[in-house]
Amino acid sequence: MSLETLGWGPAFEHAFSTLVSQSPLSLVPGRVVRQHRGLLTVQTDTRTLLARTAGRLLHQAPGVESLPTIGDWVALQLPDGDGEALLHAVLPRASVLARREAGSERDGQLIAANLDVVVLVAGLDGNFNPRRIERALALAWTSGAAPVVVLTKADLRPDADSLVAEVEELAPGVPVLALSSWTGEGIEALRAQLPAGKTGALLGSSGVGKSTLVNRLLGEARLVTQAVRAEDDKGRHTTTHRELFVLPGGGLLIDGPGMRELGLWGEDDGIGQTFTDILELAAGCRFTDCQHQREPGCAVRAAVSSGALPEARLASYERLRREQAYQVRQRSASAERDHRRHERGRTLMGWEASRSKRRRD
Ligand SMILES: Nc1nc2c(ncn2[C@@H]2O[C@H](COP(=O)(O)OP(=O)(O)OP(=O)(O)O)[C@@H](O)[C@H]2O)c(=O)[nH]1
Ligand SMILES: [Zn+2]
Repeated sequence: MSLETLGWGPAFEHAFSTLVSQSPLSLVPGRVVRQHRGLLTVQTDTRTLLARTAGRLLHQAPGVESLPTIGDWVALQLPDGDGEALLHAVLPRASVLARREAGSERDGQLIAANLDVVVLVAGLDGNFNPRRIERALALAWTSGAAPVVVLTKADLRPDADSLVAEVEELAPGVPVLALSSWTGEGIEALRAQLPAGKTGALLGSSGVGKSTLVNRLLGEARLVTQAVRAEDDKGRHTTTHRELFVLPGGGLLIDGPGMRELGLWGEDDGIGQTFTDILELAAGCRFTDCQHQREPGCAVRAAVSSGALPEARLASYERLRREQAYQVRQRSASAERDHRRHERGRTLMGWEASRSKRRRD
């Protein structure tokens, strides 16, 4: 499989050749195409192989965000025979999708790297939750990739079109598609969002139909993956690993376990990109620092009063902004603590060094 088929391009080529020119090792490029717990599978232009992260990379990584994840382009040292490859470096990412780790205030969890598209998947069978879609959109925009919203199981809802219109209101400028993996309706429209060499990742709760959708997009290939999955998941239907698929048509798509919690993580203004309507309104407020509470001449409040802006959407915007501000404060406080600990360590080591020097004298 050529690297271009996997989404390789000039920016990665450049980063890789710089790396190789500075390394005494003999390295080859590859993409992480499967992640199961700590195990990574990497695809190079000629081989698919298991890879272990080099100790140096593990120890020098300032945080989890520097470690390899699915979709990453990496530099590998190939094994002599069949064994594992050694993963020495992660090439700079074009984008990275991450969330706050469930149950943590400051730690992040990487979901996938080097995405062009984040496919937000919601099922039309369950309770339709606009606030959840707004949150997922903010997370997706923060990644640097462009979101697409997919509403699955359209065969269950004769009114799917009106729900599409409702989501379009929430997601200005974002493509919204209703589809059914059972009837095939809308499948080609989604495939068109993933042209050859472009990478997408599915993001949605467990049971919304992500794996069924991948199988439908794979078409003929699906029997093979089902056989693999059955063995892999030991009969369970829940996806436990992440995997990158090459679709007929050449698009690349990452499927992974469903996620209930989508805590914001990162500092980019994904919220601003999600609520462009509110930012546009805010430009008309009398005060540039208007908090849209009780200030006179507040254009945002005026839009709520006139019914042009749903109150719940404004509340959702404010909640997400507070959450992000809080999380950014938590992260910088903990970075500060790490820094102080590091400085203390240095002083101690310096003291030890001067003492042993004295002793030697
Ligand atoms: N009616 C209908 N049911 C669907 C459709 N797509 C998937 N389903 C059903 O929804 C259920 C969940 O589908 P999965 O594909 O396993 O869901 P998932 O999102 O991959 O779930 P996790 O692997 O747990 O994250 C299964 O029973 C599917 O048969 C659809 O288009 N229409
Ligand atoms: Zn205002």
